[in-house]
Amino acid sequence: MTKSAKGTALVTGASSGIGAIYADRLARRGYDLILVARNRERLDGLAKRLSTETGRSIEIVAADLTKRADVSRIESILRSNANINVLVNNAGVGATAPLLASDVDKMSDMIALNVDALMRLTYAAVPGLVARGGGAIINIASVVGVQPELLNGVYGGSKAFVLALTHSLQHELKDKNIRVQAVLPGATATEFWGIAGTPVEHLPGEIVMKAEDMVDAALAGFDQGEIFTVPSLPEAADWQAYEAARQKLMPNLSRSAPAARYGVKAA
Ligand SMILES: NC(=O)C1=CN([C@@H]2O[C@H](COP(=O)(O)OP(=O)(O)OC[C@H]3O[C@@H](n4cnc5c(N)ncnc54)[C@H](OP(=O)(O)O)[C@@H]3O)[C@@H](O)[C@H]2O)C=CC1
Ligand SMILES: N[C@@H](C=O)C(=O)O
Repeated sequence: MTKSAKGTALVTGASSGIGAIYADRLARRGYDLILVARNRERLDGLAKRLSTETGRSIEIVAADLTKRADVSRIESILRSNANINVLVNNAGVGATAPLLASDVDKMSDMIALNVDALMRLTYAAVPGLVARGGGAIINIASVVGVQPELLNGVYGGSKAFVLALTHSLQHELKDKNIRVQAVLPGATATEFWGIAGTPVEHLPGEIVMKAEDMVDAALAGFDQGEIFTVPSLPEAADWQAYEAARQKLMPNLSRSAPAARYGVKAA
């Protein structure tokens, strides 16, 4: 099998849901794939199907991204495989319970996966992308990154981290031909919900998107050059207004004196 001229995409959390659909769509766009998740059997089934249907080279790597040794193995692949030009940071878990009903150790595991692993894989991938003159990082965030009141607060915080990191990556890498995108799905019909503690069937149907539609919209947003893609948001202008409000704060976020409205006489 010849190497793809498009390059290789490494997709985390590819054994089900959103990650499996990214794998499908990227293979059909001509990318070779490295698929990462814990469930080897599922990865193997997907890899066999996609390589038969698309002719692409598909490698699988079973790894638990809450375990530092497993994360290190994926970091090594990202550092050493010069064909990799796309990283899809998708693996993640959530929770729907509030603080008073949550197990704090589970919160730490969530941060290990949603925050620490995503950060380490990004840090492993970016130097090679820069050295090779370009590539893309796609981070699967969530609408809870801007609406943490919706589900468990640590889950919201983990996705706010992804949004902040994406802002910073975009700022740091914009002159290096590296595309950075954060995707903010709303409720999407995957196994996520059962694992998070609320079966998806318990949600009102009108707020739940099919995972295929979510990924296709996210990839359309990528093709349109978006940095932040909210697949369900009808008006792009609404996100632009949100971003403009953030930018408007910037000149006053760090000053030598407290604002007059606090009535503090500067020492
Ligand atoms: N579904 C939704 O409503 C929304 C989902 N998202 C985000 O989308 C992303 C994908 O979730 P989704 O597809 O919905 O859910 P799924 O549960 O279907 O997929 C999660 C994926 O992450 C993998 N994963 C989970 N834990 C680990 C781990 N410890 N190590 C490695 N891989 C792991 C799972 O594979 P395995 O079990 O084989 O390890 C699976 O492939 C997540 O980041 C989620 O936060 C964002 C907004 C909405
Ligand atoms: N379902 C999403 C929010 O609606 C999420 O899981 O982040």
